[in-house]
Amino acid sequence: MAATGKGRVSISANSGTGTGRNGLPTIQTQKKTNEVCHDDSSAPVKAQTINELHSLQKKKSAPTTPNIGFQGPFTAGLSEEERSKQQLQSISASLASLTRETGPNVVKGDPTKQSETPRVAHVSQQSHFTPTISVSDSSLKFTHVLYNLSPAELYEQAIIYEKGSFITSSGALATLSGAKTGRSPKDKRVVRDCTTEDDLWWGKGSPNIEMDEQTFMVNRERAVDYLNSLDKVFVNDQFLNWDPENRIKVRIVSARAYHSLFMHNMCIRPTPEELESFGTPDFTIYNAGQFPCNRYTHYMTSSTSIDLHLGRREMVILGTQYAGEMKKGLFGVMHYLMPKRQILSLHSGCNMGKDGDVALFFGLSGTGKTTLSTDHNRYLIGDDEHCWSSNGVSNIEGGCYAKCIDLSREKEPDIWNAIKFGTVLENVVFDEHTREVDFSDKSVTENTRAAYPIEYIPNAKIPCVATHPKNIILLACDAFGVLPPVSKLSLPQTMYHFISGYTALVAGTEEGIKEPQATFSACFGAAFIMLHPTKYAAMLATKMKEHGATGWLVNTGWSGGRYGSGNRIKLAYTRKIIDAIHSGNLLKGNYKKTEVFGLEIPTEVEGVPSEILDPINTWSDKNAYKETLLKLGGLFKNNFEVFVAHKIGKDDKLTDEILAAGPIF
Ligand SMILES: Nc1ncnc2c1ncn2[C@@H]1O[C@H](COP(=O)(O)OP(=O)(O)O)[C@@H](O)[C@H]1O
Ligand SMILES: C=C(OP(=O)(O)O)C(=O)O
Ligand SMILES: [Ca+2]
Ligand SMILES: [Mn+2]
Repeated sequence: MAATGKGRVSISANSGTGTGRNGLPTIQTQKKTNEVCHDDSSAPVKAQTINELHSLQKKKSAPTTPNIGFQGPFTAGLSEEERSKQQLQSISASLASLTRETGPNVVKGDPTKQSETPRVAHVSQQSHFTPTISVSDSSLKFTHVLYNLSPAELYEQAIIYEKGSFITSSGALATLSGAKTGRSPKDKRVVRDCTTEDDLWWGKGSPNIEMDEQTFMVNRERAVDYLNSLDKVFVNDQFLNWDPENRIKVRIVSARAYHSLFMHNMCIRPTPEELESFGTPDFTIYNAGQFPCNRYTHYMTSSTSIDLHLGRREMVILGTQYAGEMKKGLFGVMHYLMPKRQILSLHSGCNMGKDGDVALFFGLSGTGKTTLSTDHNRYLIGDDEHCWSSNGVSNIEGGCYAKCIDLSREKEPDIWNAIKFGTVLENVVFDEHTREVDFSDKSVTENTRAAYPIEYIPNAKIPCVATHPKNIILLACDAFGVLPPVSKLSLPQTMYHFISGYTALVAGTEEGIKEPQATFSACFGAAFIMLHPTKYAAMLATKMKEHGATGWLVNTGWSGGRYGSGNRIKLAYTRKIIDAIHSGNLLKGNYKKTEVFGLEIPTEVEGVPSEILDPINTWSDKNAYKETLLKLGGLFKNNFEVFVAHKIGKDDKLTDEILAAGPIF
């Protein structure tokens, strides 16, 4: 080795310096010149101290456009200082105790970083009553507000303060949602008062379990007191609905960075300018999920309570940290607010072809809304929640929430690639050293999830709006294996299956479970609807007629026998079927009618073996097939009993047509 530069160590076998006693070349440490030894760095940093050096690292972020000329209701002519004060006052008002006189002292920023003098704000209530004890300890403390933090800031908060938060090898934030790894529909309560009494669907089959206003206020106070007792809370101010005319402003107050990042991804993210003029939210969630509800409280049947007060436009969450509760809670609110504006809210995915043809994908959890709306050849509008107004379809959300169990790069590349920095990965298992996620591991739960901003899907269409749909695809995962892979539906059949909302999943993954569990969930989302199902169905019928949309029933479940003997239809085949629906080719094909359900099934679909199109061909035991078909038909009939008396629209004729569109035997 030769000398490579000034003052470097050189090993030389035949230089003039000779050989050592053992025959190895001597190491020459002698400098060639007499210069002082420097390291390789260029200009030194402009800092005298380490603290100064650290202060150079972060530069102040500023809104992208100056405030001048922006006509927001709360910002016109305000200095940054005043605007920030108003924001804090608005948050203090949100967190105000309703049994004491003021909102909490709120201060912006991380409580551990107290370098600046804090800007403090609190609000006084306009109350006539004077409490005997005007000051409690809680009114002396500060609550720090971490307001609309960025994903990077939320990562740091989660990793430092929330046990179970890790960065995975692809850059996602892995978190645990605690004891609850799914929604708790039995713990949902809705305030029944004079407004909701007549509007909402109550009683048998309804997801709305009532509570009174007093009890809501008890739980609200419990949540607010819990949140105010903390050193810091996270506040997200965001939007729902990409239709600008029907956009809703939501505020989410929560105690975990996980919750704040989840909602950052799932709701629509405001631009800095939109945030400046945000003003008062239309709806507020108080997520105190780490804290239980009090079971001595009236109407409480467990330690979990998710409470909705439509009049107050508020939701309180106690006793569950599952983040999907917030997402689907807001969806319920939209199912109330939108129909009031003649807009249909839909539990569906939506995508659009290159030529502008739009498809909706309805279905219960696990039937394929997210998987099939995320299609590399089409623009993604959204995977789960939409509105259909006279302008067309708009996504309610700003993100997607994909199931991760058994996720594979080959079958679902777009979802796989979306699991990167910024994405929340719930309840997954990963290698402790490499942090590589094992998507097949169900140790924590089978309901592992990824929540990512919709832009993480390369062909997402931003803004997430589209024209009126051409195809309405109803997805059912039929674990009985008797529904055809695809059928074309008449309008009454579409209504019948929409109101039924059928799917059948396998009860569990344990050995020995042979019997699939049929689920009927009206409008493919009974847990989220607020009005009677016939209200949504009537709106859907009107819109489909008006825009000439075609209904389809697609079985993404079993073929060749029920669960246990048959197999789930290959995703590749389902994709081919969906392609043929989108292209319009399937509409032109030849059809035949099935027994019992009276479904029109195509005789051919490009890329799909023709023999699987009629399920009877795939069952070796034809008697077992007929028996299972009749069994499922019976379950449909039983379920529909409760809707028989309900009229859809103004005339009963449609009801008779819809009834006739069900199974006949
Ligand atoms: N033929 C199929 N069609 C659709 N999904 C399938 C099929 N076979 C297996 N799957 C799997 O089923 C799951 C569907 O879930 P998902 O798309 O998240 O449903 P949803 O969004 O309706 O809750 C995915 O994990 C997907 O990989
Ligand atoms: C988030 C949910 O939606 P899905 O399972 O339909 O994706 C849910 O039902 O909790
Ligand atoms: Ca869903
Ligand atoms: Mn989904």
